[in-house]
Amino acid sequence: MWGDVTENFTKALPKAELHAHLTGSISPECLHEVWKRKRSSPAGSQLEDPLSACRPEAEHHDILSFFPVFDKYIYNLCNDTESVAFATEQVLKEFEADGVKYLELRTTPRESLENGMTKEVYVQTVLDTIAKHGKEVLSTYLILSIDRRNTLEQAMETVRLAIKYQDKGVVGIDLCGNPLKGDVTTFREAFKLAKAHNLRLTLHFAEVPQSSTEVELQTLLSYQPDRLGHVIHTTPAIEAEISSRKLGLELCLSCNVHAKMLPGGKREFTDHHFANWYGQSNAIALCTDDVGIFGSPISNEYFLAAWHFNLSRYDLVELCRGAVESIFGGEREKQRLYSLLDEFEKICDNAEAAP
Ligand SMILES: CNc1ncnc2c1ncn2[C@@H]1O[C@H](COP(=O)(O)O)[C@@H](O)[C@H]1O
Repeated sequence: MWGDVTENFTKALPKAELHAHLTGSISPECLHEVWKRKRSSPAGSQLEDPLSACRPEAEHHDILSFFPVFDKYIYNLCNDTESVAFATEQVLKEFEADGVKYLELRTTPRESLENGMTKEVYVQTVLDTIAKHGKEVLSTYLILSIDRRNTLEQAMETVRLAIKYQDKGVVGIDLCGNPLKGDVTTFREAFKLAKAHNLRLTLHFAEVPQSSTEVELQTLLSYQPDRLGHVIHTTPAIEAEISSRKLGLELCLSCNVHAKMLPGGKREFTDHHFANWYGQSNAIALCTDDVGIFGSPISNEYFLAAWHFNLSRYDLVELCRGAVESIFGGEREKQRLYSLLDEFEKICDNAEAAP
């Protein structure tokens, strides 16, 4: 009844983005601007132009080449409050221009002491930039990430920062980072503290076979997460547990396909496990993960889902409604998003006004 899914339609769709790493969401063009400003300094002159360093022409990054882009490159470029604020503002503008109405941005607190940036100053800078951007069109909250390489003390520091800045828009804690590193049992106390302070929990889950042992996945589930990211290398027993708990799922089509994360080296979008979860009772949020690296904005993720899994305009609106169930931002934000989706649906009913 509503016609074909077009890119205009998926852009206009009022979307919630729930799994976007701040540093991974910075576009190469924005990094290029930061690089141009810094080129004259001795440190800046050592760095390659981000237009070639971050999005290699020939191939997408895979899960092995991916993490060093942050450690060896972007963190050395965006290493002071000025560049963090500038990049954050650009990221917010780009999500807003892509029709995102609700954003949970996540980031790992980091320091650059030679530039006067402590982890707390980093978090304050991101939060101030979010506050300055305003909430009229795009409502943004922050999730603080614990890196799998962290010690318990570092993880506790992140949780303490999250607690301290809860009233400024920090809504949760994430566990992320190279899935080949670290031991997830390290963080039990940190997650317990977060939960005790009503912070919500989202965990990167079953990203690669090595991080998907029964023991690791059961350990992660024992932390009582509210949502899980990626959820690729699971077993029927784990899936049954995820279903019975109705955990929200953050699924990242382009990231998983381009970074070659699907089981057995499968490379087609139609092989993505979105197909298995779609239509079940878990809330699914399509997410970009790192739009700056994988180059696929969230409107394109919805377009790809429609294209590869044969979803109609109506199905996409329903998918967006489903994602709202699992947001961390509270009841008022949920109602705001449901109203936006209702209004959008009415516009779609009027064939001449429809996007
Ligand atoms: C396959 N996708 C992924 N899996 C696991 N961790 C990921 C990720 N994509 C990004 N990160 C994590 O987010 C950091 C960058 O953003 P922030 O500096 O925190 O804003 C990366 O260093 C990595 O730890």
